[in-house]
Amino acid sequence: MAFNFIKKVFTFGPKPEEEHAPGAVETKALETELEPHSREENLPVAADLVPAEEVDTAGGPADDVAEDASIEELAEQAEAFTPVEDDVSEVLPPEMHVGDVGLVPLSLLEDEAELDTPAGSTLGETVPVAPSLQPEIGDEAEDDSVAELASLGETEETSAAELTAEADVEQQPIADRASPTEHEVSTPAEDDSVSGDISATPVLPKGFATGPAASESAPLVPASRLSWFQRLRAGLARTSSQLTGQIAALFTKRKLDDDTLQDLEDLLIQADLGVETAMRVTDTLASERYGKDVTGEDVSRIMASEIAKVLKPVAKPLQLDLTHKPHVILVVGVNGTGKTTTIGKLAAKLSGAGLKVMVAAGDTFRAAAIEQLKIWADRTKSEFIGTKLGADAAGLAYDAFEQAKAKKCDVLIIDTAGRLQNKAELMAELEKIVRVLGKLDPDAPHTVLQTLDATTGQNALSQVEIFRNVAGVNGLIMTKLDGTARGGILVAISAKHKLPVYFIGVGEGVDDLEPFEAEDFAHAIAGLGQ
Ligand SMILES: Nc1nc2c(ncn2[C@@H]2O[C@H](COP(=O)(O)OP(=O)(O)OP(=O)(O)O)[C@@H](O)[C@H]2O)c(=O)[nH]1
Repeated sequence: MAFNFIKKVFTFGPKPEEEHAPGAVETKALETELEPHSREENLPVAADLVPAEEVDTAGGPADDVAEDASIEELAEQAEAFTPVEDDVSEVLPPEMHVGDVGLVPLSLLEDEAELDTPAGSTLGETVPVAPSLQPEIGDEAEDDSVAELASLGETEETSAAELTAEADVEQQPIADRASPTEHEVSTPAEDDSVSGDISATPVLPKGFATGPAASESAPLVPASRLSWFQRLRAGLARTSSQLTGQIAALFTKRKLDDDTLQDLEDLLIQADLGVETAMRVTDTLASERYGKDVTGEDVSRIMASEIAKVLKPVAKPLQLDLTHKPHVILVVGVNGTGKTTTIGKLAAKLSGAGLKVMVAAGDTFRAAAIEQLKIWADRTKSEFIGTKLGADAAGLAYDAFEQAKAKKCDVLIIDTAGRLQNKAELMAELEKIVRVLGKLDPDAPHTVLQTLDATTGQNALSQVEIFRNVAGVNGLIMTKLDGTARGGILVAISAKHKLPVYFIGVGEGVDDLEPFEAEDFAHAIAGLGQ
């Protein structure tokens, strides 16, 4: 069925060593690592969940949407998606058709769809462990200076409940750590046609192998590809129109001289593209057109070409090493950057392609995040593991890994609490999650994905720096590229950090996550056609 799609966006096989997390795993005894894993309270039922306050990721298109959306809103959002249906085209995002992936002829894909149809699959039974939860709320809130937060371009509103929960967890004796049976675990109905045991080799659809070879040659279907490109262009319209408008104004009736080159460089830097890329553009322009008349379109073409050169090395598929079983993906990032939503979108792609996926609600600081992930798990037919609000996230990660192993999941995706990079304790907890996973498999987490919110502009640069050091981030997903004027930041991040960019998010729906394509992005940002 949709394994063709997965081959486009994920690759299989061992990951190159240089992308592994640098030195994040230590060798302390596990027992001393795991914090108490439970609080006195039990897991909440949906109605009891009281969303904690969230950080405002100022200026983003999602600002209009309450981050702690009600359960009904979340259900509606997820309801719009049905991941595995009788037709392979319904597995793929609507704007993509089976031929889009450029792997095999359509006829083969239709055969795959027939083979892999999981007719009649239903949601799995939930084994709730948790009647209700009312977290203790302490009186003391942590004081962060406004200046400190402003310097990060973020507004922090950490709730007293979060801080108290964090303190409570640190106090708990190890004996109190929740056992796996105290977690909420839900399992989708068995459906071997979707996620059979692929312990030896992945169950690939007809016509596919795990090698890299077959994926490059088959023709694309222009109509569907255009459809995605048009969406990308629409998403980046604010960024590109601002940029091209200013460039056009700069080059009206002017020959290319030192002054215009300097003005152009300034303009490109202000557009978040970064100094390095700005200089590449002006150098190339100068070498080709110095002293001559130059139009805005000339500049746009050179700009697109130089941006593509910067982006091509980082536009990589997410490499899954399914021999790990599970391949563990830890998702990290600042509050509201789209971690939970992105996990839902990834789970949809993976389970839709026939892999067995478990998602773990490691964001134990926000009740709505747990419920949000549970909804995504149900809709994407993924296994789910969650724990109590305020419980130790490292303990949950450990148990999730063991359960994913026991259930022979191919991929385990672990959500984490949004944390600001200046929150020492929260960052330490993230380090601990990485350490604890490393006890079970020295290579785990195999992928550490950081989500970045495009609307935060330059602040995203420092976010990568810090999370890379703390959690060994080895891949990026940029979200909220729809409607932002700051899409250029992805170019600056790529030039500076050179980390793989696997996907980009251009909306809140399940279809709004696409593999990152350097040429497309470069053309869209420069306001050019494909
Ligand atoms: N416009 C737009 N909104 C997005 C995108 N990705 C996520 N969002 C929205 O951004 C908001 C925050 O997303 P979450 O997935 O809850 O972010 P998070 O990082 O898990 O947040 P915390 O749990 O607070 O750390 C939600 O309203 C999402 O629907 C995107 O690509 N485009």
